[in-house]
Amino acid sequence: MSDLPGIVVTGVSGRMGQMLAREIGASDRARLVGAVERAGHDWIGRDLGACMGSAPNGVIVTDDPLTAFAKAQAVIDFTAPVATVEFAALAAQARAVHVIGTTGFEPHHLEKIAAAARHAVIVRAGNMSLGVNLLTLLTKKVAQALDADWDIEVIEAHHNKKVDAPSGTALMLGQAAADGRGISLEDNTESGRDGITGARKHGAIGFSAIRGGDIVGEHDVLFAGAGERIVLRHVATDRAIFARGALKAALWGQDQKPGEYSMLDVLGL
Ligand SMILES: NC(=O)C1=CN([C@@H]2O[C@H](COP(=O)(O)OP(=O)(O)OC[C@H]3O[C@@H](n4cnc5c(N)ncnc54)[C@H](OP(=O)(O)O)[C@@H]3O)[C@@H](O)[C@H]2O)C=CC1
Ligand SMILES: O=C(O)C1=N[C@H](C(=O)O)C[C@H](O)C1
Repeated sequence: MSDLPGIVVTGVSGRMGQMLAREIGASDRARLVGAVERAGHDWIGRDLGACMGSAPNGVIVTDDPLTAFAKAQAVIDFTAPVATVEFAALAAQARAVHVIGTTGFEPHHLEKIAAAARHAVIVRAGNMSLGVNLLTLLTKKVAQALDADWDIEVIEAHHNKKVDAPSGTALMLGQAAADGRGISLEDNTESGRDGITGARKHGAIGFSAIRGGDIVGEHDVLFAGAGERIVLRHVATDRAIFARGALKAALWGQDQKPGEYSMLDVLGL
């Protein structure tokens, strides 16, 4: 019996779920011990490797998250807000580290996640990549250096299956810009322009979303001044960057006290 940390992946048939299962399966630092899908999914009761079109790996897909979590040290969850809130309570009950990559939360979801984090380690980030987390620090620094005459706009592009906007990453970048400028993001957001919008509000942080094709994820932070512009950009070309970050977070979380952490904590940035 290996003493490597055992990890369960939720939403395992999804784009990120399958990427995570492959990343953990190939890792020499963790074991894939469970795979969860929703009740009624046609993968339930079948071997995960076979479902993904690879060699059988002995992991049987289940619709019983608590039983799966109870046998694991960590749960990696890239699903949807309603599911993630439920998984947060169950992972806390099982005392498993919960790594949350899901985006699109509303305040009432975040309250429930914070409640679960009183009992267990939760790492949550709208983007698990090293590059984007570094970009948040650069964004904060540039916003700190410029006054409100520089318009800040976060422009994001994603594939045509994405259901939430602005993206979790765009919100992280917007928050970093607001922190740098010393203002509240909530009170200074401008998004969804259409029709006769009136002039741009002075000092606002704007969000623009593009959806199309198979774009993995692209984010620009535009600082537009009079006569010049600065653009900070991150381009993701492979979802493996998110899976690697999530696995790192699951391992890092093993040594932490209960609480809610970010990827900046994991990466020591
Ligand atoms: N933080 C990060 O670095 C990243 C975050 N993401 C985020 O991860 C999430 C998933 O993205 P992606 O993999 O592309 O999406 P997919 O739609 O491909 O996968 C989502 C998976 O979650 C399952 N799921 C959805 N709702 C529920 C539910 N209520 N109960 C149980 N299972 C559920 C889906 O099952 P079913 O098909 O049956 O609905 C599916 O298997 C999104 O929020 C996305 O923004 C994505 C990439 C990176
Ligand atoms: O849904 C996606 O695909 C992605 N979601 C995350 C987000 O909302 O920012 C991260 C990444 O951009 C891919």
